[in-house]
Amino acid sequence: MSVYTPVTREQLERYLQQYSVGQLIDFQGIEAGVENTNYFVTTNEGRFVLTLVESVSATQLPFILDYIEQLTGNGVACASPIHLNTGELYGQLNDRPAVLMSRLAGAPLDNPNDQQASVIGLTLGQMHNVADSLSPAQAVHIHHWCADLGDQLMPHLAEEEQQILHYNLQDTGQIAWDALPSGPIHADLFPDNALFDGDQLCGLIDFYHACSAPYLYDLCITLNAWCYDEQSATYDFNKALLILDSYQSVRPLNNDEQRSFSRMLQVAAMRFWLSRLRDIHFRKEGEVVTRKDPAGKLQLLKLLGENQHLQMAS
Ligand SMILES: Nc1ncnc2c1ncn2[C@@H]1O[C@H](COP(=O)(O)OP(=O)(O)O)[C@@H](O)[C@H]1O
Ligand SMILES: N[C@@H](CCOP(=O)(O)O)C(=O)O
Repeated sequence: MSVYTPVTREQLERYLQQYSVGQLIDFQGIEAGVENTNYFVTTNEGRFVLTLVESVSATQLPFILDYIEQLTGNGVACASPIHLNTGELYGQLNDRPAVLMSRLAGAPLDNPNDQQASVIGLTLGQMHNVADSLSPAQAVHIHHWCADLGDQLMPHLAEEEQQILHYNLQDTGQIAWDALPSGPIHADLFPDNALFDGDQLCGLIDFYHACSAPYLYDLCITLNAWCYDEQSATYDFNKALLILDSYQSVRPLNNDEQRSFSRMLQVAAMRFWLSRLRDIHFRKEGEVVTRKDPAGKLQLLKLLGENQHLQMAS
């Protein structure tokens, strides 16, 4: 569970007065999540999730929340923000930007099956098609982000890890980033951010990593997250093909994307290895904090390094 900023009943009751969501009945801290403070909130009019945003600044929220509204407006199932009575999409509680979302049915996935994987491939392709119709936003330079964080972490790493990081950062620079189609992306579409009821997708959550970046990067994050099992250290390539097929049924990859595919899988693995290392070496303290183990992503980087020949059709 992560609760960095506790909220009392009285504070929440006062905060909810800014919305038309009825009277507070119950609320409780959520036993999942890494980066933000989340509470389930029940009122006499509905069920919601309150997020005190810790991971990004308020200046990024208009982009993120507008992106979610564009997706839901175009038929992509997502938890959507509730408007304050002023019309705004977020408020402020205990010195944090605060977002009240609809609470989705279903549950996050631990071990997605093939059908659920196909659904997510299709949904991601649809999301990228919607994103392509939106006005362009300032792009995030993933390779610079990784290089900056990598520099800070280098002194904390063992020699073999330093070499792996160095090698992967070099490889990242070989990608023709500017040639890749880009737009708003989720950037953290792990199975625990997709709520399913059986094989039915109820909706996506946790858009707080959303940014403007190559669609291929989003696809590779999703492939690694859905197909690489960190416990058994195995990559389910059949499942990856299912995701790729369903994705490409609505958005085929172009030649530049196909050429960058195997390198981008490595970037996607490195990005989460680095952020998990950051969470360990540069700790953010809280009342209750969940941290994910970087070892799984390091294993994945090694596996991808050994299989650099991985191509689209493999
Ligand atoms: N809109 C929602 N509807 C239902 N459950 C949600 C919703 N938002 C978050 N949750 C629950 O809260 C958990 C943590 O949310 P998440 O956004 O992943 O947190 P964090 O941003 O800290 O990673 C999720 O695993 C899910 O169980
Ligand atoms: N998905 C990331 C961690 C980000 O946490 P989330 O709870 O916001 O998804 C990882 O696995 O490292």
